[in-house]
Amino acid sequence: MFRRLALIGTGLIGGSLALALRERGEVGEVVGYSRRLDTRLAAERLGLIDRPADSISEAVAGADIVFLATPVKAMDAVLGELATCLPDDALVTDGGSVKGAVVERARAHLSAAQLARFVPGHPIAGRERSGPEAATAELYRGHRVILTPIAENRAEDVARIEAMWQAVGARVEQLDVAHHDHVLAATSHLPHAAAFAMVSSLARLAERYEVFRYAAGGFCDFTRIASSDPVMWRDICLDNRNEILAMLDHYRAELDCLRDMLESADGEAIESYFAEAKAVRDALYPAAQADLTSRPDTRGA
Ligand SMILES: NC(=O)c1ccc[n+]([C@@H]2O[C@H](COP(=O)([O-])OP(=O)(O)OC[C@H]3O[C@@H](n4cnc5c(N)ncnc54)[C@H](O)[C@@H]3O)[C@@H](O)[C@H]2O)c1
Ligand SMILES: O=C(O)C(=O)C[C@]1(C(=O)O)C=C[C@@H](O)C=C1
Repeated sequence: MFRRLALIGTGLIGGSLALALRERGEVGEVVGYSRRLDTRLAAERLGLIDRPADSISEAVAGADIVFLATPVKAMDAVLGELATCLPDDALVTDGGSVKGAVVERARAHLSAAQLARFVPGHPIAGRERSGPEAATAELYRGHRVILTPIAENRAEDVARIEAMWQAVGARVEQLDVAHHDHVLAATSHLPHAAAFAMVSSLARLAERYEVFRYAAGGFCDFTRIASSDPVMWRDICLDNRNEILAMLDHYRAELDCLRDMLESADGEAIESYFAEAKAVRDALYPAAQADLTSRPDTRGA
């Protein structure tokens, strides 16, 4: 499918795409650049890339596809540099968790011709571990990838990026950029914020050592994602700040509502509140697919 993939960011998301494309013979060569030398060398040692590059311009030389997989704020400098060295025939896409801010950065740095070849995307797949060691060839199998094409894109370029993701087992859908950021604030960004806050709230208790000694399934399920990378999540929160603020307010109102029911010891109201939430979740994840930590995303399949 591609002659040479240039990976900018050789961690979980970039490394997993490279591994999957290599395993399926969809790419001739993968060249990887990441900010730190040890990360580039680890990516080579782990077989995610064929060779490391010492700069973005070295990585993209001769590439026909460029995948940006750094934290979203780092894409500003990356796109700035890319504008000076992108080969004329190369397509560019990314895996950033926020799309509006990334598209703004692309518009600020890329020429009109380069912008036309930038097809923004976001794989809805991941894990709480990061870095090249966390990459797996199966990360995207059965998961959704959202493309958020911009008006400048050509349909055939969008189709090529779609085919790339389909080749690694993903189901591709398209959303408008702003709508993506609105929806993902609810389904991904709010749960991460809530998990970080949940762990912090217990960690600040005087009796935290005892509390954590007895933390088991429920706490572990709820907070797995609080082990995610702080830099990545700082960037997501700042880049999608307004949407996340609105979702946090909405969530806080629900917590207040539950608190009121509890304060007034209204058992009937509490039970029906829980029953309503259970019905929604059971419909989303039928019991047979309950192990969310190990199964691919089959919602709506
Ligand atoms: N982790 C997830 O679950 C997940 C899921 C979907 C999308 N994403 C998005 O994918 C992107 C990458 O996330 P990840 O989980 O692979 O992170 P990661 O930490 O595993 O990898 C990030 C890579 O970017 C490199 N990097 C950081 N700053 C850089 C810079 N200025 N220049 C060049 N390289 C730089 C790092 O060295 C590392 O190789 C982020 O934008 C994130 O929002 C993450
Ligand atoms: O499963 C996880 O660990 C994830 O956090 C993956 C997850 C998500 O929220 O679903 C995290 C960030 C993304 O941009 C996409 C996927």
